[in-house]
Amino acid sequence: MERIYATYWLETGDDPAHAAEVIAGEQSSGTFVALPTETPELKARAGARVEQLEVLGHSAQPSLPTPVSAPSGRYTQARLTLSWPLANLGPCLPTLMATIAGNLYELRCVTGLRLTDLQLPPAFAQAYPGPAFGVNGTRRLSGVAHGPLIGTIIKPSVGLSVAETAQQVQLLVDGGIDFIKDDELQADGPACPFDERVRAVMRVVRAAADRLGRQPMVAFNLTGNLDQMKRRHDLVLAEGGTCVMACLNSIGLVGLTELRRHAQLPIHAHRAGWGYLSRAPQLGFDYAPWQKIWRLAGADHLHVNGLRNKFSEADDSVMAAARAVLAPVMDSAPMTAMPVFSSGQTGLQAQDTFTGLGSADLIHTAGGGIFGHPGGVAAGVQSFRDAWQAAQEGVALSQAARQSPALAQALGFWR
Ligand SMILES: O=C(O)[C@H](O)COP(=O)(O)O
Ligand SMILES: [Mg+2]
Repeated sequence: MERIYATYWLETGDDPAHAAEVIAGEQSSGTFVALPTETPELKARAGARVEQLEVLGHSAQPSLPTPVSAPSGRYTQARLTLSWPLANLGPCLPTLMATIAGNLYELRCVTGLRLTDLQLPPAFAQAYPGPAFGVNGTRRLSGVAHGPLIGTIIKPSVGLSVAETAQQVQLLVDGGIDFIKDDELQADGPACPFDERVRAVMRVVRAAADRLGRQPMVAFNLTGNLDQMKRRHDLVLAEGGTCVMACLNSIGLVGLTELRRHAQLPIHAHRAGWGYLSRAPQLGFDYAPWQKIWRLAGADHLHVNGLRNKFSEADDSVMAAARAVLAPVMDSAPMTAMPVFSSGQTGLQAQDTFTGLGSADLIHTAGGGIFGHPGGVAAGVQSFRDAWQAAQEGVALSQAARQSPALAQALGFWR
């Protein structure tokens, strides 16, 4: 019978084998008291199973605040793999979330819990379509056959009017940008309404496409209610746009699933809020299992932070996240999406991003790193592109800067 496998880093003040059984019980057929109806036959059929439990170490203090201290003052860290029969939930992502990442985080015997791996049966790939465009579709629509998509976020994120936003887009396309996105803070506020923004920006983008023979991709942030997102998608499509963007933690799994069913354009997935799911190492999610769920639901581009970013994440974690996005969701259904490196990015990170990932199937977006260029927005785009060119050719930035005044100037302000 097909099963779902989830692996956790677990900490408990209890006997770890007992804690594992409590978690397995709570997340399947058991509860806090024995029930006559939970027969051995039912438990064998529907109970979650402890597949593996490996003790990693001990500590005197619990990682998470907990109302009951372990009598011994001893806490055990372990790697725990649980499995569930698919028959309990069927291939349903929202119920999967409640199963693998539901009440177990709250159990009293748990003083730390982090989901580190997830293996799903092929039924999920039959029930969910995955990304419709991924790397190849994104390259086709943006006209970037090789190398990274050189991208940006409109900055200031909020505060620009529709006309001012279109002016910035004009500067970006004049500079030769491949990819532009709204910030996650900019969706449909009265100060810069979505519909007007799309119409004004697309006028600029269509004119640029006529001139360039390829159309820069613009990810319009349509985050909102289901009917709003569908209607906004249709407007972007009607205006000739080639991408829409949504904030995953805001719209939820149902939001993305429904948007994907409706969409005819790539979906750029922003992970704003990822910090509350991941920043405490003893709680929440690793990125690898988390992003799998969103790829199944249909994300084409997934934010992975960036090297030497403005946030708190370490570089090895960023690279692991990007590799996870390019790795197959499962052998029978690769569902490859495109990693988006973003957050405090400049051309200084190009070389390490390229060699670290071992691939240029990525979008690299620099907001401040482009808009802050002292020579202006077009010079900002040029310097970022020249840095990437140097990275791909294995040329040092200082050397490449001799042929590129924009890059030379950028090296004075990038940090
Ligand atoms: O949404 C994003 O990706 C960030 O706003 C990145 O902006 P920055 O390049 O200015 O850090
Ligand atoms: Mg942002």
